[in-house]
Amino acid sequence: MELVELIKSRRSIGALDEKDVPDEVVKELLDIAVWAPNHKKTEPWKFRVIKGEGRVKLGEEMARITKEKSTGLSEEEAKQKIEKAAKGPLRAPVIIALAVSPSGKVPEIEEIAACGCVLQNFLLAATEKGLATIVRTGDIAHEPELRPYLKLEENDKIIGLIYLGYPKKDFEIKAVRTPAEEKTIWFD
Ligand SMILES: Cc1cc2nc3c(=O)[nH]c(=O)nc-3n(C[C@H](O)[C@H](O)[C@H](O)COP(=O)(O)O)c2cc1C
Repeated sequence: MELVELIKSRRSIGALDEKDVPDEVVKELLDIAVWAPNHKKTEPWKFRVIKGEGRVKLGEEMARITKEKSTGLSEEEAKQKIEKAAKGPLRAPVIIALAVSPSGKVPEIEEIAACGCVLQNFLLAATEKGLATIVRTGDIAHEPELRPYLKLEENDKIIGLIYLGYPKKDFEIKAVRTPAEEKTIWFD
């Protein structure tokens, strides 16, 4: 697919088939994603691939954290939130948690930007292969308690959870963007 068409046709697709994505494909996508610009070549990204039973365990951990944070909610509201958290990771055959691991060598915002480039590389490469993706965070991705479970360090931060799979059905999602001109000032 031509690059401009690829960029514009990538969509966040939540309805994913249960069919597994081969490990080799995931590895290939990650190896493409890392070809991202990064200041002082710090390569500040980390990946955690969660699949199979790993998704059930991640859901259990997310439910445990959600339960802890549910004080003040009614019993019914808390129950619903906890159940939703437990089921969340089952919405895709593979989830890739992308985290930034700040090196301290450059401002953190630059390393977050580099991880944004990695993210887009991954999404585009997946789209080109006919795979569907959606990045999800919600509140849970930013809970510090999730970091040790994913073997992340204290200073690491999750950029997003990439849900990866084959699209369940043909999709045509209408999308719009504000013309860049409306957000641009030129200095001649
Ligand atoms: C860092 C990040 C976090 C996101 N978190 C969520 C999320 O928690 N839930 C969700 O439905 N979509 C999430 N999205 C996807 C956006 O909703 C989606 O990109 C946006 O609606 C534009 O649609 P498009 O990706 O099809 O162009 C996230 C995207 C990014 C980049």
